[in-house]
Amino acid sequence: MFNFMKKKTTKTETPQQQAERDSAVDKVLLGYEIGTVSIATMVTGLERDGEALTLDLRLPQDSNPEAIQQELGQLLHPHGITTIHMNVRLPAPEKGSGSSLPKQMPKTTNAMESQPSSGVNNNVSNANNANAEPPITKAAPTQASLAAHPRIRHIIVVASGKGGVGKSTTTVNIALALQKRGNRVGVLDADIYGPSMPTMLGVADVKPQLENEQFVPVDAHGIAMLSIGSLLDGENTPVAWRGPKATGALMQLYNQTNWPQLDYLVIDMPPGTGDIQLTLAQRIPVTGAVIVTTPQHVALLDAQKGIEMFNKTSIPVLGVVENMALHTCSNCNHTEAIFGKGGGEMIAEHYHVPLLGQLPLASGIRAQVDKGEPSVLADDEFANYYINIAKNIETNIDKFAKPVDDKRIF
Ligand SMILES: Nc1ncnc2c1ncn2[C@@H]1O[C@H](COP(=O)(O)OP(=O)(O)OP(=O)(O)O)[C@@H](O)[C@H]1O
Repeated sequence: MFNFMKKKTTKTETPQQQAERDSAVDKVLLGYEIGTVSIATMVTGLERDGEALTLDLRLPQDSNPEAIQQELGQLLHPHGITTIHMNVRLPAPEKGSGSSLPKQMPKTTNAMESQPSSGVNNNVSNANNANAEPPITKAAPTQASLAAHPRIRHIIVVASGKGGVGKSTTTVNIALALQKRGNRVGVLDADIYGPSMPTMLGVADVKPQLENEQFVPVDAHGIAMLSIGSLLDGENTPVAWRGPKATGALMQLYNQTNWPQLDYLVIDMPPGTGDIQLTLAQRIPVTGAVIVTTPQHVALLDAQKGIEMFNKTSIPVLGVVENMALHTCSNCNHTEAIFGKGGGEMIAEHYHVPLLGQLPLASGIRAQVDKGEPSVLADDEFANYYINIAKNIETNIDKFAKPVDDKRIF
């Protein structure tokens, strides 16, 4: 028997141990399925403090949180996790069906320490609770019914489950790499929380013009670029743009713009998998999605939610880019996987999507985007990483759409 009563220790972990333990937790969560769905896609929050793991979960109605907690405990114990706190959310039961769950659940969440073998002792909320969430009633995916844009051959969305993983840096370099490979490329910066394309492409001071009530994209090194940032003025903070207003504005940028003939329109999505992302995924005819993640375990779990969202909306996932995969010390040249190992590979394998590339964590990459001359434009030592990702995208994408042949942009 496992002894989950063991007291939490506060031993400090080396970065290597920390990465290995996080990575082991990810693997267990990825591999643990409820029905045929990985529990990783049901995780809404995750925190590890040494040997204690706190999981916020949104489980299906008929699941058994107690059994899940016990089974996860057994799977995670060999990896040094001795305590699991679970906060569980269940959808509201259908009218008249009643619920087998107790009405009042105890506030405490430390099931492993308090009652290892009897009673549901995680924190469960459902329709009996003021925090209950209604069952998800999203409309069915509509990608198949969307008309293709008359001048755009492929639309690629670059997404990440969470912010700060390097999605915009990757987007801008992939766009430039696709262009370098002879494609006509446009970029739509849809990241309402932090539009950065104009700065990264060195055109922050250039405002898009209006012609016959249509936006004319800014010419940034031959890339046709339009950013939601251009629509934000002093009074319109990104916060004010959340929700339907943001999706409306983004749809306007897509529809009411005089996009030139393009081989690729690359869209830098807002981070996350909320309503804005879902609406865009349902209303823009997307050829495929690229998911950017870091090997850090929370980022990986969020990336999985991204993949699930695209699967639900019938958008092919072209692949995963693992950013900040390795760090090479500029003093001693020692290379270390400071955020954990093999996470991108693990997700790619699990979801049967390609790993498009792994990028190093390098101050040079940051310095170049900061000065508006990304690595591919500067043709520095990191450019080839992005060119290879662009090659991989081109190889994959032709399965999903038909070619057009006009070769001019501006
Ligand atoms: N491979 C890398 N090596 C070093 N720094 C990087 C790398 N990728 C991104 N960065 C830096 O990390 C920071 C966050 O990157 P970026 O803005 O691209 O992330 P993001 O996921 O788009 O963030 P947000 O969610 O805010 O839109 C930036 O300062 C960027 O320069």
